[in-house]
Amino acid sequence: MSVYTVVETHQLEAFLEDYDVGILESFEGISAGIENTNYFVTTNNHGQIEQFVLTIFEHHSFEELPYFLNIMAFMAEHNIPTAHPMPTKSHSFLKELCGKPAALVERLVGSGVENPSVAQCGVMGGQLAKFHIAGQAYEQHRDNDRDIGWMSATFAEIRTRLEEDECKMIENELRFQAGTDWQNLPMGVIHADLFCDNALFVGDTLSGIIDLYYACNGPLLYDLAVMVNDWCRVHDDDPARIAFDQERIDAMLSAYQTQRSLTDDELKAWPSALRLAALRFFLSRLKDKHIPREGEMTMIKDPNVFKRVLQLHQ
Ligand SMILES: Nc1ncnc2c1ncn2[C@@H]1O[C@H](COP(=O)(O)OP(=O)(O)OP(=O)(O)O)[C@@H](O)[C@H]1O
Ligand SMILES: N[C@@H](CCO)C(=O)O
Repeated sequence: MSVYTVVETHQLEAFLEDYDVGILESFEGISAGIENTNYFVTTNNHGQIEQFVLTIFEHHSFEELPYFLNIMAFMAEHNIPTAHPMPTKSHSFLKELCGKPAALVERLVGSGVENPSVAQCGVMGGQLAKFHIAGQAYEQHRDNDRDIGWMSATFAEIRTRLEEDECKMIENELRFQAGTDWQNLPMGVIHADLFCDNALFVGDTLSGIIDLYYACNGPLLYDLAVMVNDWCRVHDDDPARIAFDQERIDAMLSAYQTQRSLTDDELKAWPSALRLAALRFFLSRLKDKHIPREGEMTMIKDPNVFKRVLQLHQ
């Protein structure tokens, strides 16, 4: 569980005064998520109960956050289901709370998915393609800070703490990835972290995509691979039992391609994209495990899941 920054009632009341959202009724820390501190916030706006999510950013600076918050607003305004950030009375999506950057966004209904259905994979494939198409008109640019350079640097940072087989796998994969020419594949705004817990569903209806705080410019194919690696595998506490479900993969890829066809170069790069996406999350989970961050409640995700996913793709 992750609440890194504890907010007192009087601090939140003062924070909310700068928004047109009424008076604080209640708030509670959200246990899911590992990057930021999140609270559900309920207000009373002239007799109407309104619900929001407050995010206190633990790693991002004030300067880099407008990119993400503007994308959320942009996508919501382009019919991509995302939580629109709330503007302050001075028209900013960003404010300071407890000395850190913070934002208030609309609370969507539904919950994250644990065992995705074939239908949900189809919905996500179609929505990701729409996200990619809409993103072509988004003018701001951000490099991917979890790219292959970050992967090599992270491996160098943690390698002395890893098992020998883990080191060998990662070394092999970094060597393999050096042979893929990512720059010539279709690029654009990517979500870069569209896991099952970053989409809220009610049944098979998507209410929204959340957590756009890794969004950046990158190869569109990589984004699709990130999704396939999480949505189309059998979720099991025992990593040894993880396997891919071809029916879900087919549903996701064909729904994606009803909106945007993959190019021949993308089809050739697909195995590489699946491996790169697995390596990225294997490394971030290993880093969180070996160099954990301080927090009142913290939740570490199992790196062995992505070790297994990478093994399956290799
Ligand atoms: N707009 C929203 N509406 C409803 N619930 C939300 C919304 N944003 C976040 N949540 C809830 O908060 C939880 C944590 O949010 P999120 O996934 O963004 O966490 P994080 O720590 O910022 O990121 P990460 O998932 O990368 O660790 C989600 O699983 C979801 O339950
Ligand atoms: N989605 C990531 C965590 C946030 O980046 C994971 O499951 O490892």
